[in-house]
Amino acid sequence: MTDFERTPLSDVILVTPRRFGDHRGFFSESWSARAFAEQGLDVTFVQDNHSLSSQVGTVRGLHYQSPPHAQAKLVRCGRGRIFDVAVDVRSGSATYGQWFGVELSFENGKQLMIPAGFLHGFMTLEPDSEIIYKCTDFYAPECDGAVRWDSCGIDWPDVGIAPVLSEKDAVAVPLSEFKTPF
Ligand SMILES: Cc1cn([C@H]2C[C@H](O)[C@@H](COP(=O)(O)OP(=O)(O)O[C@H]3O[C@H](C)C(=O)[C@H](O)[C@H]3O)O2)c(=O)[nH]c1=O
Repeated sequence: MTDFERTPLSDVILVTPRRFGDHRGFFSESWSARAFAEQGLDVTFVQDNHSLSSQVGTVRGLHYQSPPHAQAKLVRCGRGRIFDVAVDVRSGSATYGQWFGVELSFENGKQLMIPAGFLHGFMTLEPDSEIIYKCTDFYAPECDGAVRWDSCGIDWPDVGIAPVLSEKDAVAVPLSEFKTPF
């Protein structure tokens, strides 16, 4: 029913729920605790987020929440297309500072499972792209943090314009100066 594909970053998993198509369109179980448990993935989500980015080339990230409110996330694209990225910032990890990116879109129905201890961000590849994602802890602004989107060696797609950034993201610390809380 749901395909789970490991990535070069341990615990970052590409999840693709099966779509049942018919003359009306399709049906898909977009989240199933049973499917995750069958993979040995014990995860409890407590908050769903939904954001719309109107312009192509919008970059949101690279974000994290520090302990005690670190969040694992399951990200999907409900409309449009994004390039979604996770960066490993777990102390002592053999892949510290390494990133994994993948195109998530309404069309491909793929989702990215990102554990706590990773930075998360994305770039929109189409206007009016929406992401919907599940989090394992509630929003804790006092634990909210950001690392510069262009400081991790990520091969962002070239969408032909300068990125659209929030004020917070425009002044985020580079990875080289980041002191990981994980
Ligand atoms: C994240 C969050 C934000 N907010 C409020 C705080 C601000 O007034 C407003 C916009 O927040 P922000 O600019 O941080 O939104 P994004 O830039 O989309 O941030 C998110 O983008 C990257 C991709 C992520 O993975 C994180 O979930 C999150 O950091 O929503 C809330 O009320 N609850 C929340 O959980």
